[in-house]
Amino acid sequence: MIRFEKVTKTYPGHAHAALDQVSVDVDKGEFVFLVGSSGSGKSTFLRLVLREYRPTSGRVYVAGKEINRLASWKVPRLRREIGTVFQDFRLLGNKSVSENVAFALQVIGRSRSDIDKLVPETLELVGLTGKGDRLPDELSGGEQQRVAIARAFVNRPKILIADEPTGNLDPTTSVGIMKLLDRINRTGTTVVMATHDAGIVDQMRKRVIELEHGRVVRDQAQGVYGASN
Ligand SMILES: Nc1ncnc2c1ncn2[C@@H]1O[C@H](COP(=O)(O)OP(=O)(O)OP(=O)(O)O)[C@@H](O)[C@H]1O
Repeated sequence: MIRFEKVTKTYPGHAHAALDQVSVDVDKGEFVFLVGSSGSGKSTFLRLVLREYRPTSGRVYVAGKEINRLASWKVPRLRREIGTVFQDFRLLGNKSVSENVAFALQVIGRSRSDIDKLVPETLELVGLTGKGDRLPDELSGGEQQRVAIARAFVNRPKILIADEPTGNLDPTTSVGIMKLLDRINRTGTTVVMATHDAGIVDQMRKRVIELEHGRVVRDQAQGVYGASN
């Protein structure tokens, strides 16, 4: 589903590569944690999957296509296959919960009847039934992240990318969010999550890819956050 072949990304004006000869294969339906200290290259990895950047060298394949060569007009179609969730939720503050989720479908031209069906279905999936009319700032942080996940998943993307999704949440709330991501993963969606949350990684026992100075230093099935073994 995601394949990196000797991918190097050097930002302009930087001497060191943010990613250095990274080769990784993520299969359909996998759940992968991307770990590593600040600046190790996790966000750069995720942004290359989204084609926010092109690699300096090497190849990135997403859903069978080499995306470096993708024409710019095809990038929005690629991004429809990928849901994204961030630490800071990124909800539209003047829109209700339902409108935030519906908006993701409106911008890609889905019909009113699809929207009327999918939005309540997805709000139920994330445990927000009955909260559709609230505004984001009337919700807790955990609930806001559930809205963000609903918005990311409402179009049933092949891949869900999560960059520190529990970074602003307390441990108990984080566990709830991880259960939700796990449930989404079980529907067949590939999940790649960058995190510093050792407790979560140790608890979930999923594949762990560790980056250090832009290099993969560990790729472990059912891994833990810290030391390799
Ligand atoms: N847009 C950018 N322009 C220039 N340099 C960047 C840019 N984004 C990241 N970098 C640099 O690339 C390196 C990797 O950064 P990246 O954000 O990928 O790391 P990270 O592992 O996601 O860090 P964190 O855990 O703090 O989010 C760092 O040295 C960073 O300063």
